[in-house]
Amino acid sequence: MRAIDELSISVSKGEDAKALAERVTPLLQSEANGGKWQLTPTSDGLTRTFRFKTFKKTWGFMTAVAERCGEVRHHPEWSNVFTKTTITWTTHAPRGLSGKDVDMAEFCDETAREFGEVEEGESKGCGDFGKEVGAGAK
Ligand SMILES: C[C@H](O)[C@H](O)[C@H]1CNC2=NC(N)=NC(=O)C2=N1
Repeated sequence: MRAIDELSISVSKGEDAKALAERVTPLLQSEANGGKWQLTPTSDGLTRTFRFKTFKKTWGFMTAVAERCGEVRHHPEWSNVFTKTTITWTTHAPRGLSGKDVDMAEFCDETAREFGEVEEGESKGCGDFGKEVGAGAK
């Protein structure tokens, strides 16, 4: 792994660090960039949360991402609860951020748009779900 000074990214061995930094910058969450990804605390991955209005849209998005993963042989670290999906892209061998991670982050952004991504609060959260089936139910 090599750290790039300007962005402090830990880059997977064999990658062009400067070219990667240029691709990562617009994806990052900052006033200047408007991206939605954040570097992981260890600076070797990109992470962000996606929300959809329904679970059906959520699993449609996850299925589309999973299909692409099979094609490009690159796999996410991800978790899902109902309509919220959090994805981290990092390369395990050689450890660090790689072009494949950036490809997949871009693919996720595009695919989320196609599946009607919504902002936090517009999707059915577990809180809503709990109210419907839990607190109010007899
Ligand atoms: C042989 C196979 O292509 C490799 O093991 C791939 C599979 N998917 C992978 N996914 C991720 N995220 N990192 C890897 O290093 C990786 N390696």
